[in-house]
Amino acid sequence: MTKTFTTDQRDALLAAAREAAARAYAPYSKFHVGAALLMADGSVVTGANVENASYGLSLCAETVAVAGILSSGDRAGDKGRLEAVAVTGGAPGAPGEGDVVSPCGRCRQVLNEIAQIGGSDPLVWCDGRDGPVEMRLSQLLPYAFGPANLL
Ligand SMILES: O=c1ccn([C@H]2C[C@H](O)[C@@H](CO)O2)c(=O)[nH]1
Repeated sequence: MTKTFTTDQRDALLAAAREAAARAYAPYSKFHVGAALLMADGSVVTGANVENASYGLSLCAETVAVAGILSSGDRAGDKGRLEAVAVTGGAPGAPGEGDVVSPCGRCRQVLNEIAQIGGSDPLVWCDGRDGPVEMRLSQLLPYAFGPANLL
């Protein structure tokens, strides 16, 4: 079943992502990312990027959000499926400010984990100055390797 959403629902999820981005800990890149995940039960879980002085240990916003859901004990099967994702980000004043931000490769794989265990192919809205770009996770990560291969 493919769920559809109203523009208001999409914009509310993007607003939640923007609120999360304001809480980013990104003193090194100054690139503040927020992610908001909408579950089938209507709950929204957000995450922001959390950088580290080692740089390479930095955590992306989408990964923080997925870890929040799964580590809270709400496995996707209990809480409901992952229905939609909103991602926003940028560095204020940087040349690329307002460019579309889509999940990095690692985050696509992390999102695929929670999507597959709940049996969904979530919509992903990527914020940008000309309005959000909408894709399915399966378009961002075709032929995904995931729990379906192992469980
Ligand atoms: O999908 C992405 C891509 C990047 N970042 C973060 C990592 C780093 O803190 C900053 C610059 O790469 O943006 C995310 O949170 N999500």
